[in-house]
Amino acid sequence: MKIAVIGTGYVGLVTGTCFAETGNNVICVDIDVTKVQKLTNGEITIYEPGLEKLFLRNLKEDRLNFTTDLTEGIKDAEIIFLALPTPPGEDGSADLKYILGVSEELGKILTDYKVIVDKSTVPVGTAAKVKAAIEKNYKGEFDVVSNPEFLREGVAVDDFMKPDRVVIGASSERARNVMGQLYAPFVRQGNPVIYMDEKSAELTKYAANSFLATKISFMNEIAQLCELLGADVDQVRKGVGSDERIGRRFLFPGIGYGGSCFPKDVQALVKSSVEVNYDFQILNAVMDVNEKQKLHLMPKINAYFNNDLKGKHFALWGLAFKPNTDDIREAPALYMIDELVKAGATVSVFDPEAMNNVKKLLGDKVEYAENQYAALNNADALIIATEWNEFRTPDFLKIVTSLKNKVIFDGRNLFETKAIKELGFHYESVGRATVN
Ligand SMILES: NC(=O)c1ccc[n+]([C@@H]2O[C@H](COP(=O)([O-])OP(=O)(O)OC[C@H]3O[C@@H](n4cnc5c(N)ncnc54)[C@H](O)[C@@H]3O)[C@@H](O)[C@H]2O)c1
Ligand SMILES: O=c1ccn([C@@H]2O[C@H](COP(=O)(O)OP(=O)(O)O[C@H]3O[C@H](CO)[C@@H](O)[C@H](O)[C@H]3O)[C@@H](O)[C@H]2O)c(=O)[nH]1
Repeated sequence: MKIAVIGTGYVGLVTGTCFAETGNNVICVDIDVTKVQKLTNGEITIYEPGLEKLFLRNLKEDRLNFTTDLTEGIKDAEIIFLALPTPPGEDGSADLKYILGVSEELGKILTDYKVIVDKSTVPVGTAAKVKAAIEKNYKGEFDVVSNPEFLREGVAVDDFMKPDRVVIGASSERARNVMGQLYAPFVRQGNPVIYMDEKSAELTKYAANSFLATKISFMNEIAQLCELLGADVDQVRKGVGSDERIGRRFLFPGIGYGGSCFPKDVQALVKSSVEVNYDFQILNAVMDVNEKQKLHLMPKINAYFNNDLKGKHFALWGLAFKPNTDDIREAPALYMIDELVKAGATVSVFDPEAMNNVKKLLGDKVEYAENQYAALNNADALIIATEWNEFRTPDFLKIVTSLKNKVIFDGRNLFETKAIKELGFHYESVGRATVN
């Protein structure tokens, strides 16, 4: 099939590449000229394991193309995906200016039937707004479908190619058939396509992200209780997660959820609720807990250094909001850096993939280490903010010889407390006893 994908950010690039990989002809459109140039020249613009190989193969086979010209991009397409940003507006609701702006543009250039698909995460009622925006200028036939995306950064290709489910919100039979045909290769892999109406599909996306965020905040509160009551959250997590009704996944406590989705989507669902006079109490608590959790290590660090961080120097491992991505949007590490610097400390940071993005954002606010061990030189303590695999089994001898004090504050519970105790560290983590 011929497909246009408007917006070539994270979701657009993965969507375009994966549909090309299943034999479709894809044109991706973006207003960012530099991005389009790079992609056209075979230079991938995001770090996502496994994506580059598929991207290069489909580019070479001419199934994947890029343009800045919307008219050219959609000309032959049967399906147009909108993979545009929906950032939080000033009041926390999803800002639809990109989606509705492009929809209006589409209305001016459509000439025949097409299926327009909302891939972006959008509030309930957006499909109808997109339809209205197109109809301002176009009186012909078209359908608008809600097809939310559930991929996770870091495992995006697998999530897209082998989705747990594909949600298609479409009341038109014609559009359902087109979408069904497009997703047929994914169904063959045994995953269901779930058809529903547009509003329900839009809400499914927010409900899924909000539920996962709730699981995380819930476990972070259990971790707080563990610290106060002397229990061990790792053991509690295993005990709780082995109940199939609860499940093992998304029960890891830490220094809060971040990224470009959970924070903004939970906030947007709360805002949508307020608009219909509903007080979504649980989600307000989920957000409050997460705000506090991002700085969970700070009181521990302050207490260890007698509330005087002035002149102290810290090594910080992990800047991306989670491993296997260079994405630093809403990364808990950034909030910690802010607090440390405000308190008069200096910070030497290292991340396997996110260094460039942090340099662009923070400039000389922090020092940038060549590798994880270089960050440790003369540091008063090591802080861990992201659970990259290379941090899980470090050379502890190097840590001991480089750090001024044998002190680790671990926001992701990477190490067994027993092993760390034998090495003689002062070690504080989340929801587990302090090792002295
Ligand atoms: N990142 C994720 O993991 C993820 C997963 C599922 C859903 N989502 C949702 O998908 C949507 C897109 O997210 P993203 O992370 O890919 O965003 P992004 O910011 O990475 O990319 C958006 C792209 O759209 C382009 N753009 C902006 N205005 C444009 C216009 N008028 N015409 C053409 N291109 C334009 C930008 O240049 C950018 O390349 C959001 O609603 C997000 O919530 C994101
Ligand atoms: O047990 C856990 C699991 C995750 N996290 C944190 O939660 C955040 C989000 O993680 P994850 O969900 O893996 O990453 P995203 O790439 O943001 O993916 C989420 O957001 C996407 C955008 O909407 C959805 O498509 C995905 O289904 C949804 O998982 C990160 O900060 C993680 O550190 C925890 O603290 N504990």
